[in-house]
Order: sequence, then C-alpha cells, then structure tokens
Amino acid sequence: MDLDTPTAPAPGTRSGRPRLAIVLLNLGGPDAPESIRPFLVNLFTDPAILRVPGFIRPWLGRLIAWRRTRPATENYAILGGKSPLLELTVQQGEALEALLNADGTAEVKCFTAMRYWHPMSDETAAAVKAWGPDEVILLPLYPQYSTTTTGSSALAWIKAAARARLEVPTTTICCFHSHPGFASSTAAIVRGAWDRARAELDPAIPLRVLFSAHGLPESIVTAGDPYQWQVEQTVAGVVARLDLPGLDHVVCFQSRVTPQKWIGPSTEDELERAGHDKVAVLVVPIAFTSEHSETLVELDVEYREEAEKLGVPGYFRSPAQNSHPGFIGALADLVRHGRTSGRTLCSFAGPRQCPKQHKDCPHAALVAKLEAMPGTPPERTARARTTA
Ligand SMILES: C=CC1=C(C)c2cc3[nH]c(cc4nc(cc5[nH]c(cc1n2)c(C)c5CCC(=O)O)C(CCC(=O)O)=C4C)c(C)c3C=C
Ligand SMILES: [Fe+2]
Ligand SMILES: [Fe+2]
Repeated sequence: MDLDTPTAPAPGTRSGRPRLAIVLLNLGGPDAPESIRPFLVNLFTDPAILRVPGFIRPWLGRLIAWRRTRPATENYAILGGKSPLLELTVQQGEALEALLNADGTAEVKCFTAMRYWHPMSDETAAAVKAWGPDEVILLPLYPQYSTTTTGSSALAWIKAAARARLEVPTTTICCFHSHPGFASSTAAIVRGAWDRARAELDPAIPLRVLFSAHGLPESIVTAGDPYQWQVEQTVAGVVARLDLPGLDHVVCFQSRVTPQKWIGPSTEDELERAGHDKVAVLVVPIAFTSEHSETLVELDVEYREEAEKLGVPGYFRSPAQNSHPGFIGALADLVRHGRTSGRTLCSFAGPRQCPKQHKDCPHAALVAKLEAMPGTPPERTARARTTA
C-alpha cells in the first residue's frame, strides 16, 4: 500500500471536514385526519401560545383544540386530510444540504424539528446525536421572530437537546426579516405573480398588493413580541425591490383563531375595502416560507370566495418561497454567516435588529440573563447590549 497517497474516506466514515447539522425549525402539521386533534392539543397547550396560568392551560387548551378540530378537519380535508408542510420542509432541507455541501467547508446534513407534530424535537435531537455533528445551526423557516413560533421552537429544541445529552456548539439564527437575499428572492416571486396578474386583468382595473401575514393576539405584541415590526420590515424590503413605483399595497393579518383581539387590519377587512374601491388584489403570503393550509385553503379557497362575494374585480395569489433557488441561496447565506459569527444567537445581520421597545426579542433576554448573573461586571452587560 502506498502510504503517501491520500485515500478517500470509505462510505459511512468521516470525510475529514467538520460535520454540520442544520436543524430546520418549523410548525408541523397533521399527517392524517386522526392526528388533527392531538396536533391542535400540542399547539393550544404550548405556554407560548396560550398565556394563561399553568394549572388552567391543559384544560383550556384541550377545550379550544376540541372546538377547533371540526373547522381544521374541513380545511385539511381539502388537502387530502393532511398538511403538506413536512414534505415541503424536507425538500427545502435537501436543496440547502446540496448547496452547502458544494462549498466543501463542512459535511452538511439537514434535519427537521417540528413544533407540534412529528418529527418533533426529541426525535430529531436523538437523530442529530446519532449522526455525531461537530456543530449545530438552528434555522427557523419563519423569516420574522415571534415568541409563538421561533421562540417556542428554539426553547423546545434546547430542552430536547439537553434530554438527548447533545452537547455540541450551537448557533441559533433568530430571524431574517430583511436579509437582502431573502427580500430579493421574495420580490422576484412576487414580481412574477404581479406580471401574470396584470397580463390577465383588464388594464383599466387597478391592482393592489395585500401582504398577508399570519396574525397574533394583540396582547402578545403589546407584551413585547417583535413579530409585527419585523413583518413591516420585510414588506418594506420587498417593495423596495419590486421596481413598481407608486405601488398600492398594504400589510394585513389573517388566520384569527381565538376570540381575543388580534392585530390588524385583517385580510378580510382589506378584501372588503378592495371591493368597495373596485380594485383587484394580489395576495402575498409574507410570514411563512412554504405552502400550507392557510395559503392553500384560507387564501386560495375561502378568501377567494369572499372576494367574489364582495365584488373584488380580480383575485390573484403569489406563491410561497418553497424551494425557490434564490430563497435556498438566502438560507445558505444565513448558515454561512451563523457559522462564522461565533455567536450562540445571531440575527441575519449579526447583532440585535429590533428596537428596544420589542423586549421579547431574544437578544434582550440574553442581556437580561447576563444582568441577572451574580457578579457580572457592568461593562460586560454594556458590551452585550451593543453586540447582542
Ligand atoms: C393562538 C393561536 C395561534 C397563534 C398565536 C399562531 C401563530 C402563528 N402561526 C403561524 C404559522 C402557522 N400556523 C398554522 C396553523 C395553525 N395555527 C393555529 C393557531 C395559532 N397560530 C392553529 C389553530 C393552526 C391549525 C390550523 C387551523 O386550525 O386552522 C400553520 C399551518 C400548518 C399546516 O397547515 O401545516 C402555520 C404555517 C405563524 C407564522 C404564527 C405567528 C407569527
Ligand atoms: Fe398558526
Ligand atoms: Fe430581534
């Protein structure tokens, strides 16, 4: 055997490059009609979603889930009784893995950790541990940070990783609301939809863009959740790249599922206004990066019917990002940035992005934790404040 000639590692052995596990964080959805109820129970008993005292939550959460089961079952029936979310997330992971492996700087494998249905964090943490990574990146598929989505998923992951004794340096990407690659790829998708809509529509009819994001109870935003502010940042970034001067557009919020007051204006109110103004609408889902029940049913079926009833003279919908190459490129860029940042928590641009009134920004929690540590020198917290 020639000892001077390097040999390729045998299949199944280490490549010599560090192993990087990317954990895609997503919401999850039922995989069969019988999983709709337990999926909803998981969702409504999450303390990040149902903010009532702990002793009431299991009861109230189950009651709300029970009441929601029928409408949710009707919605998922239109999609064949299940959510397409896992399949689409796995496709995004495969595309991202291929792109990053081509860099040659790490051996990359993507995993999926869903918050409310399988594969959930415990299963995924065990799989990640079995693979033996040197580094982990947590990458949410939510562009905007909310305590109810990325915050809840990251917390579930931290607990599951501890249970699995997965002790590997981990970087969490908290948000990418205004990442230039994300904004440009979204603008390219929206521009395509705009051009198709304009080609179909009578030139005399004006077209308004409704950027429709998943809503949140107003109390969660008032408490400090940065989501609404981040949604507005995304819309500004996308509009700036659309190259449509004077574009008539609005940010609105869909999918209200509880009786509390939710942030507005609601997408339904905006449809009513469009009917009144006699303008056609292009609805753009802006807070979630794959197709799911709320785009395929709520937007494509329910709101379309509503728009017709309200006399809206045209109804069009822009697709979600899914595995659009520009979007996957943006995800790859976020991972590269996270790896070299040396941070455990990292926004798309490194330091904290949210103005300080949004105190549920996870970077604020990091500073609070440092401040609470006995004997932390004041200059350390001051530094964390500026760089967190
Ligand atoms: C109080 C309830 C809810 C809050 C707050 C909430 C926040 C939130 N959700 C998403 C994205 C998705 N939610 C999805 C489904 C879904 N969400 C809720 C409730 C709240 N969401 C329910 C009850 C459901 C189940 C479906 C239904 O009953 O209609 C999904 C879809 C999953 C799928 O179809 O596969 C997504 C995506 C965001 C971005 C968000 C806050 C920022
Ligand atoms: Fe939701
Ligand atoms: Fe933030």
